Formats: sequence, C-alpha cells, structure tokens
Amino acid sequence: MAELLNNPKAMAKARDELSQVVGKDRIVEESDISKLPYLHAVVKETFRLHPPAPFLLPRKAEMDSEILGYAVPKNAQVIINVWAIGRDSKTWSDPHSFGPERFLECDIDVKGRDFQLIPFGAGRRICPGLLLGRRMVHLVLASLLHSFDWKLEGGMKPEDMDMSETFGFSVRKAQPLRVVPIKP
Ligand code: HEM
Repeated sequence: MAELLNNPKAMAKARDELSQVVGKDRIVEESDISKLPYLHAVVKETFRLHPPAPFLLPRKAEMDSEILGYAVPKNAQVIINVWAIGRDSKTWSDPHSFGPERFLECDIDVKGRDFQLIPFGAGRRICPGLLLGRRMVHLVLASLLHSFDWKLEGGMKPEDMDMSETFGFSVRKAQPLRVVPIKP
C-alpha cells in the first residue's frame, strides 16, 4: 500500500485492472486473483524491495565449501541477505525504483526457483505457508484497492512520504502508513 501511494501511476493501473476484471457491482473473490497480472506484478515488486524476512532462516555449512571464490568453513552460520539481492544492480535494472512493469515481461516467480527473488526462501526450509501467504496478500490488497480510493492523511504529497525501514528478524516501515479510505 505504501509503495502504491508513493507511486500514483502504479496505483491507478492496479485500480483500473480491478475495475475491468471485477467491475463495480460486487466485491473481489478468490477466483478473480489469477486474472490480475498487474496486481501480481505489484506484489512481486513489493517482495523484491521489501522482503518481510530479509535474512531468511540461518543455515549451517555441512562441509568446507567455496561460493564465488569465498571460503565457507564447515559449521559456519550462513545468512542470506534477500533484501540486498533484491536491490543488486547486477541483477535488476534501476533497482531502487518501484516498477511492477519489470515483472510483466518475465517469468520470475517467488516459488524458490528464481534465486534473484526468494522472499519465501528456497530449498528444504522454504516457507510452508507460501501458497496461503501469497494468496492472502493478493486477496487483501485487491480488496482494499477495489473497495476504496486511498489518500495520504493530512494532504501529504507522495514525494514527502518517509519510506525508510527498520530491520530485525522482519523488516517493516519505520513510520506507519497513515491513509484515508474514500468510498468511490
Ligand atoms: C507473505 C507471507 C509470508 C512470507 C513472506 C514468509 C516468509 C518466510 C521465510 C522467508 C521463511 C524462511 C525460509 C527459508 O529460510 O528458506 C519462512 C519460514 C516459515 N514460514 Fe513463512 N512466510 C509467510 C507466510 C507464512 C504463513 C501464512 C505461514 C503458516 C501458515 C508460514 C509458516 C512458516 C513456517 C512454519 C516457517 C519455518 C519453516 C522451517 O523452519 O522449515 N509462513 N517464511
């Protein structure tokens, strides 16, 4: 929601798609979600820039190994910085910009096969709630966008938003998002 309020063109595109697919006479249903490619792109782009678990779960090396020329000794704790992967300029063009369109042109998904985008982790310890979590994010976001127009509190402009984050086991917005729903 914060990225969409910060990027009004993306917000307008997501709401247009919902108007076309769902219309105005009913609320969003689970069966609508697969027909909303732009919404999917918005969610992927949000997972790229703001992975909720930025360091996944820690791993332990079972044996002495070498990764990209770096020695990883047996028993070393290995932490994967998914947040940094999502902003790596060797992997992503214009990495700090919110641009859902980048996902309309490629097959990159969050299921743990495309290592440049692994907000649910990968391998044996991949999040077992992936399908439920992803579905809920799509459904809740689609419902909020479809049912209301959203404005920043107190007439704040998008460019004045504080988009900084705080880090820990999970990453979240440092300043809570304060928005006003407007019934269309
Ligand atoms: C947007 C929603 C969610 C995100 C982004 C997320 C992300 C993650 C990540 C990154 C991991 C670590 C994976 C790894 O290190 O490879 C994880 C583990 C886990 N998640 Fe989720 N998760 C979400 C929703 C859920 C839900 C809805 C459930 C349960 C209903 C769930 C249950 C778990 C459990 C039990 C683990 C630990 C798995 C293990 O220890 O092997 N998650 N999740």
